[in-house]
Amino acid sequence: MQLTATGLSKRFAREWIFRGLSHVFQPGTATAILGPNGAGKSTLLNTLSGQLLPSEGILAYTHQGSEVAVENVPAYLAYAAPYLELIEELTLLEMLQFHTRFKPLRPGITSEKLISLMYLEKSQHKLVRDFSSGMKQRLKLALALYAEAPLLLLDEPTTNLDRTGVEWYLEHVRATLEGRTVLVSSNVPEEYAFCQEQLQITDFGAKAAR
Ligand SMILES: Nc1ncnc2c1ncn2[C@@H]1O[C@H](COP(=O)(O)OP(=O)(O)OP(=O)(O)O)[C@@H](O)[C@H]1O
Repeated sequence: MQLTATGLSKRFAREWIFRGLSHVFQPGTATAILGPNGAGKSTLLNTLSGQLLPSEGILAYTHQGSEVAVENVPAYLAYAAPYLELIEELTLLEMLQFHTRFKPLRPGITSEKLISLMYLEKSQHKLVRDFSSGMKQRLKLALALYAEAPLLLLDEPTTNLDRTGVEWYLEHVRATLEGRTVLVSSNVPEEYAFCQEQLQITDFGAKAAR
């Protein structure tokens, strides 16, 4: 999916978070969205994915040559972020079976296969509520990485991951990048090292939190 931002700007009340951002996000390209805490990286991701309305500017989406209306973007989108909730009342297997009904996995990946890719076979009947924070993060990432979705947004992807988890993320993000438009919001160089492009949000008027 191609995203074309023209003069994109966002403000909350009287505070401009970013202003005049023009950029083309190309299919097959991973872009790191960089900037200090509070600069507006998550706000930009949520704006680019159509979940927040821009205050100014235009966003256009095309997929395989056809325009996509902003209200249809969720069908093309996979998103992992610390602030997105999992369904904690279900076991891992139940959660995957439910989630994949509306967000299918890529061909050849079943719920059982995903569990083995996450190395969580022993926890398949455990309630997600009882997962450690690192296990929950691995689950969020796996659901996004292995979703059949051409637009992949990763907000601070290695949050809560230990060394093994970071290596796992790096292996699986590289395995699932091809052909996708990928945006990674980050402060950690290792988690966006594979990105071909970088976008500093402070170049568009953003400021760090004080
Ligand atoms: N819904 C909202 N209403 C008002 N202000 C908001 C809202 N969401 C975010 N902000 C403000 O926008 C600014 C940017 O926040 P954002 O979460 O996008 O930054 P960030 O770069 O992702 O930060 P971090 O690296 O700490 O995750 C902050 O000042 C934040 O308080």
